[in-house]
Amino acid sequence: MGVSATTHNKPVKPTGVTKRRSTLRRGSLRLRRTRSQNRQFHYTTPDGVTQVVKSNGTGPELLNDYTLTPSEFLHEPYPSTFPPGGVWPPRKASDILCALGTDYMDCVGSTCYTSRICTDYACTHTLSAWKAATSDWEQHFELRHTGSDRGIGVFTKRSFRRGDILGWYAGEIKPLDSIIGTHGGYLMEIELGDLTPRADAPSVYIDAKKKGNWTRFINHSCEADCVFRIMRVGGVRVMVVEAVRDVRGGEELSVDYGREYYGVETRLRCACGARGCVERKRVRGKGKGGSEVVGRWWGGMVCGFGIE
Ligand SMILES: C[S@@+](CC[C@H](N)C(=O)[O-])C[C@H]1O[C@@H](n2cnc3c(N)ncnc32)[C@H](O)[C@@H]1O
Repeated sequence: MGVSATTHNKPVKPTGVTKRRSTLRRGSLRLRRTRSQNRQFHYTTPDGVTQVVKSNGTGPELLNDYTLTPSEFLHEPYPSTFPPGGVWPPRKASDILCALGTDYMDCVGSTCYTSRICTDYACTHTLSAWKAATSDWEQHFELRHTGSDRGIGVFTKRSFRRGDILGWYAGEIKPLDSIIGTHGGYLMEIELGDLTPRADAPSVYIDAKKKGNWTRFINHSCEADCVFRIMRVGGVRVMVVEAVRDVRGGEELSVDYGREYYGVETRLRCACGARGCVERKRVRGKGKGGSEVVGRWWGGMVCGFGIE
């Protein structure tokens, strides 16, 4: 998807004379334009017009990957759920989102739309294969403006069955204390180390505000058709989107952001319009600020360290 840089990354070799140098310059310009186009999201307006999702310089940039800045973790403590000797500070996302533990949770396998699940403890599935398998998302989903306060949402181009894994939540991996103030609902909290549920498990955010894939556009519904849950791809933990009921082609995908986000006592107003929408239960005058964290998902159980 956006990261098709391999094709475009070929160095353009200058071969000497002036005329050739001008070819190089044109080549470089073309290179930049193609890259930025690949990194943009497009959506359809209610009038059927295709538009680029506007960026004010801080995103959203289309990136079907995890990214991580090692220096942000320099002063973070070594996670208590990691065995001694792990890579710290993490150099890449798989160092910190490595799948650990005594019981091994299911691997999504190399492709998601079929929900092919791998239960082989020593499987060789890699995050790179997973990224490639999920890069054709536009064949299956489209971004469309809902024409309501919900803004842009994700709509299916085909049907899916309950239990299908539709994609994964990509973005920047960040320490919890690095996020200050409002964040617009683009944060996912994911635990580190052994995934056996533990109330005090250290965790990090997957932040899709500036960089992420199509799943960052999934809106909230009080009667959601999907959930986020933690699985693994080989030895790396991923937050997947799973259909919790059959979904017809053309339907909007949604998840439940949780009562801390759209609840009877939060400041934010839900516009999902579902019959069971929280707005129907709201007690007037009780609004308070809500949490900005979309959710906290306890995953299964895993083993293996630092594998990609
Ligand atoms: C993760 S983003 C989803 C993508 C977003 N609709 C967009 O256009 O970029 C979450 C934000 O979408 C909007 N949103 C999502 N679900 C909503 C709902 N049920 N009611 C009102 N606003 C919603 C809110 O502005 C929320 O902060």
